[in-house]
Amino acid sequence: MISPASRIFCAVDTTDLDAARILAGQVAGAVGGIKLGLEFFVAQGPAGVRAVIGEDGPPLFLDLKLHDIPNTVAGGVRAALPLRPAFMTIHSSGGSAMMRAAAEAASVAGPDRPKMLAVTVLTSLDAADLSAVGQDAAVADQVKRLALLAKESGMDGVICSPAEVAMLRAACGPDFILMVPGIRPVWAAANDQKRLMTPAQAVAAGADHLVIGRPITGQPDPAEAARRIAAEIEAAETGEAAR
Ligand SMILES: O=c1ccn([C@@H]2O[C@H](COP(=O)(O)O)[C@@H](O)[C@H]2O)c(=O)[nH]1
Repeated sequence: MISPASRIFCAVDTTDLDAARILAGQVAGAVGGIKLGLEFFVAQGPAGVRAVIGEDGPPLFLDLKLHDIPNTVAGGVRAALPLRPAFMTIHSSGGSAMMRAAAEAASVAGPDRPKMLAVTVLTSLDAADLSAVGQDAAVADQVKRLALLAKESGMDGVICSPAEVAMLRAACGPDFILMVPGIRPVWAAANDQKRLMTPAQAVAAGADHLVIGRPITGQPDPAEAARRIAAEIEAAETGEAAR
C-alpha cells in the first residue's frame, strides 16, 4: 500500500531559488515529491528546477499546465524531458489533438517518460466562474467530460478537485491517475481554492496523489505540517480498514 506521506506532492510556489531549496530540504522525507510550477519556472527556469531537485532528488511534478496548439505543446513537453519529471501537466481544454501530441512527445523518453496529466477544471473555479466563461454545464459534468476525453487522448490521468474524485474513479477506472489539489486540512485557510476537501476525505474518495502548497509551506514548521497531514490520512485509512 502507498504510504500517506508518499501521496503528498508539496507545491513549492515561490520565485526565490534559495527559498525553494530550503523548503524542499525541509519537507524531504515528509512528502512523496516536489511540485514546481508556473511561478518558480518563470523565475528560475530549468536550471532552477535542477538546483532544487538535484541528481537523485525527490520525484518532480513539473506543473506547467501547457495550453497551445499541438505542435507547440509537443515542443514544450520535449524541452522538459531532460528534467526527468515524474509528472507533467497540460490543459485538457486544449483538445484531443493537443493531448495526443503531448503524449507522443513524452513517449520519446521511453519507460522513464513523465506521466502526462490533463488539468480538467481548475480548483479555484466554481459553477458561477464556469458560467461566466460560457460553460453552463454543471462543474462535475464538465470535469467528467474532460477527463474521459483526456483518457481517450492518451493521458495517464487528470488533475481534478477532491469533489470529483469518487465520480472519476468510477468513470475512468482504477489505473487512471487522479492528482488532486484543492486540499485543505480543517486547520488551514481556503485561500483562493473553491472546490476543496480535507486530505483524508480526498484519499478516502480515491485520490492517488495530493498536491498541497500553502497548508504546508505557510506553516512555521513545514515538515511538521506535512507529517500532521500524513497522520490525518493514515488515521482515516486505518479507521476505514477497521470498519
Ligand atoms: O486545478 C488546479 C491545478 C493546479 N493547482 C496547483 O496546486 C497547488 C495548490 O496549492 P495550495 O497552496 O495548496 O492551494 C498550486 O501550486 C496550484 O498551482 C491547483 O491548485 N488547482
